[in-house]
Amino acid sequence: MTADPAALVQVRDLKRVFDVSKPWLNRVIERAPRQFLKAVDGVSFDIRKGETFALVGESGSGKSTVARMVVGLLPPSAGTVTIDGVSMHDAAAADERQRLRRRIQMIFQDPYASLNPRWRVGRIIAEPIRAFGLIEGEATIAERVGELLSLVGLHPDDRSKFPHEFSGGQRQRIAIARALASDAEFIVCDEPTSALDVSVQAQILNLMRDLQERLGLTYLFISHNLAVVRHMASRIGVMYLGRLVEVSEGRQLFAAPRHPYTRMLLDAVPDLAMVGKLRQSVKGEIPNPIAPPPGCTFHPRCPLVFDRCRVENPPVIDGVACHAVQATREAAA
Ligand SMILES: Nc1ncnc2c1ncn2[C@@H]1O[C@H](COP(=O)(O)OP(=O)(O)OP(=O)(O)O)[C@@H](O)[C@H]1O
Repeated sequence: MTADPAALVQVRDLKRVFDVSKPWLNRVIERAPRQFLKAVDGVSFDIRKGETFALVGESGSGKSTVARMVVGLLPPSAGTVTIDGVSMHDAAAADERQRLRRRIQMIFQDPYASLNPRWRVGRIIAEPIRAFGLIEGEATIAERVGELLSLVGLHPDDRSKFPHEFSGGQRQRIAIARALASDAEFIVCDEPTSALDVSVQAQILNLMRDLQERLGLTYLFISHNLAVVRHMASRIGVMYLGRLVEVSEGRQLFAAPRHPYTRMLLDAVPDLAMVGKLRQSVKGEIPNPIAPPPGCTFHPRCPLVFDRCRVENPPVIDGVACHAVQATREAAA
């Protein structure tokens, strides 16, 4: 894959294998072999500065595992993540990575789990400002906390409350304010609105878009929900069993999906304005990720399957990993 000169984030051939073997004694008694699960299997993409790149796919497709490797929370089994030229996993880049840390933040599905319940909101938001030494003096820090609360649509006086005194949507606003407190530029959002009511989801998504415009933020946005992704993303990567099967501009993906899996996902949600959960609506089951099908892992569910698909994993060509799409392209050329 060629490098995009405007890319802030470069992910190349990223892989992550989990050892999911039974405990040693059980294995010996049952003569069971060790088992490995390829959660992420050779994923490459770029994220340009100021854009929202979304990863979409059914549950278990590897989206969160990619997100955790991108921010450096999980080491990859192979491959690289580079942010603004700095490797996220190379030991030699530890000092540079430390300097980069402030600029990268993550927002999770359940803000309650990531906000310290015993701290008042003012302290939660001030903590990154203090940790990174961004502002000196308590009065100036307090002023900045008030500004951040206003920026996310809360009242500066909310600083004296505890997280449990807020609704789910308000707690996500607090998590966003905390992410912005360190002057973050790149925010990885893992299902940030999936736990919220539909009307509240829209408010939070609009807030995130508004903040992106005002502050020039770059987002990696993880969601299983196509309606949410359509609202947010400039470019979309579709994941299936640990692999990227299609990467397209957002508008193009919805107007003219190319990979048969993407088409299946879109067909499964006829009215995208209605929030649809992919898991219930897509035909067929995802195969067992410990023993995935050979060749293209989508082939048992694919309407366009032919012999080659059963033996050969299709490479990503022009944003699509599909032998049938490639054969049609070659026939037309
Ligand atoms: N720590 C782990 N140990 C073993 N297997 C794991 C671990 N973390 C993830 N997995 C497996 O890796 C695969 C990908 O999981 P991941 O959470 O990245 O998918 P996802 O697309 O984000 O799905 P979801 O929306 O359900 O979180 C799944 O089969 C999952 O069971």
